[in-house]
Amino acid sequence: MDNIVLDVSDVHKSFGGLKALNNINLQVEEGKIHAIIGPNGAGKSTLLNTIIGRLVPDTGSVIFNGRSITGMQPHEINQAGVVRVFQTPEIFPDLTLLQNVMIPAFASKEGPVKFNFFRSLFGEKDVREQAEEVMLDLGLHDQMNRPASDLSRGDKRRLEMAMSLVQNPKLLLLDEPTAGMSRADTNRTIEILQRIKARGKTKVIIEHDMHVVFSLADHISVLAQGAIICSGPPHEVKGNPVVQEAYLGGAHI
Ligand SMILES: Nc1ncnc2c1ncn2[C@@H]1O[C@H](COP(=O)(O)OP(=O)(O)OP(=O)(O)O)[C@@H](O)[C@H]1O
Repeated sequence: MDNIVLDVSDVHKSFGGLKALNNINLQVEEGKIHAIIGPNGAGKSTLLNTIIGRLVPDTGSVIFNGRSITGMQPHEINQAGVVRVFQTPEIFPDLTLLQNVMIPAFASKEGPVKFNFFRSLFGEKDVREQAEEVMLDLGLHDQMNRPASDLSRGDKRRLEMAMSLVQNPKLLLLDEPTAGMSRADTNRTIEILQRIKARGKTKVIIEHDMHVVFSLADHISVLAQGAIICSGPPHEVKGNPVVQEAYLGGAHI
């Protein structure tokens, strides 16, 4: 297939004697949402950190957009178009929402070397418009002149998503995007993710909430004890007895 954005091949990663990732093979298609699920300690964060360059695999390769990113520095992988949204929002609480979103917009445009923090705050019209457009998309537009510290927890996570999307990533990695959210906030986030999916953004999402996973994913890979035990479209994964057993000790998902 030539529309593979991310290709993880034969990846192994051990911590001392513990095999956290054991021969991982994973392919993510362009424009799709690929969910990675699995019980606590299965290796999901280790896999995500291997993709973004925080960890280097012991063996195997990670190919992004046709080019090996194995062993590259996190900022180089980020510059190549892989952006991760963290579980805990990393925002600037004293700045307004608009300023928060303009900073990564500038940084991705100019690169970290030329990036000028103060210019970004009062900066160019096109960057401002780009930031406003993303905020409109995420339903944050009405609040753009408020300080980020005023926001609810759900809105802070949406702000972080806006800060990621404004960089126009080719691949967005979301680590539990609805963790700690109310059901209403979760549903709003699902609706937003569906909307940005329609714009062709490719996403890898780690999520514990099965309502979120089955509302969004085109493809699901199930990790257990460092290995992928099942990978396929949601209807295949849902009924798989091996998944039922490994994921929830026999409880049904
Ligand atoms: N830096 C590290 N040093 C040693 N062991 C680690 C390290 N990081 C992760 N591990 C171990 O590797 C295994 C996989 O951990 P990982 O955090 O990737 O799982 P996870 O699926 O993300 O779990 P959770 O859902 O609880 O976040 C676990 O047994 C964990 O204790």
